[in-house]
Amino acid sequence: MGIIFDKPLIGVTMCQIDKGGHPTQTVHNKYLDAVLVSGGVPLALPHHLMHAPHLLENAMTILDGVLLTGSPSNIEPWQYGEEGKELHSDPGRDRLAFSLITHAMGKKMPLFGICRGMQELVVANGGALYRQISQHRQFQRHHEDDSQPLDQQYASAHTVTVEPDGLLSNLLDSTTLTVNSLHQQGIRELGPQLRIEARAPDGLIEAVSLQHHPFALAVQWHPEWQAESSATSRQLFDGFIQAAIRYHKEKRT
Ligand SMILES: N[C@@H](CCC(=O)NCCCC(=O)O)C(=O)O
Repeated sequence: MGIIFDKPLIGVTMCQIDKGGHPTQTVHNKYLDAVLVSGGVPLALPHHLMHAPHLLENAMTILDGVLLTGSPSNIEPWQYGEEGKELHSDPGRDRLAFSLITHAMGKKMPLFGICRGMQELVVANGGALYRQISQHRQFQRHHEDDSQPLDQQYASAHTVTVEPDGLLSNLLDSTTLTVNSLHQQGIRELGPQLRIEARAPDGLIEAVSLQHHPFALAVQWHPEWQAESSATSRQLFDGFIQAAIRYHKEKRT
């Protein structure tokens, strides 16, 4: 198992939403498309994998990589030591993501986090978040205008500067990128095992990686948006899928 038709199998996190009263788990096609375009096979992971310990463990044995998707929901603040209620929570997603991260770290399985996915990697490693960036005057605006059409919401919003000698700088040709920006929250504290990979002009951390891991990268922007037509986004997904292929080969030897 693992490689289906010579392609690595990538677990993709789902989100829980309410659809006309029905609890429903979803994943945007753009995440599945980006995995496929770079040569992986996506497998959507429901929160039900947390219903019994062996379910997730069994899934991890067949996977070659994990993609932590973005989501409008926020990580519950108690997870990083803060008090107060979270109106846009998805506790099942929190539990699934944190458990996937723990397993992927233990197995050194490739991991790629996007937006909420980056925040999950940070919180899982003992870091903490700004719960509302706009309340901190040192930061520029980092969220979209949701009254606008999607192509404007996901349009380029600001630059990021890539740190030298990191995982991200190895994957990309350029040290300055223009990225989209659709998040209300951001990294306040990093967590001991993480490395800063890129920052916005206002200093906000925009990408991180896990030290002593072959490929655990996470970005605050959305490279999955029209990944096929963006050379930079393709480089990120190609790097992730190539790492998953290497992981699969090492798993078999
Ligand atoms: N809720 C968090 C994370 C933001 C995020 O992941 N947005 C994704 C939007 C939907 C998508 O494109 O997948 C925050 O606001 O910081």
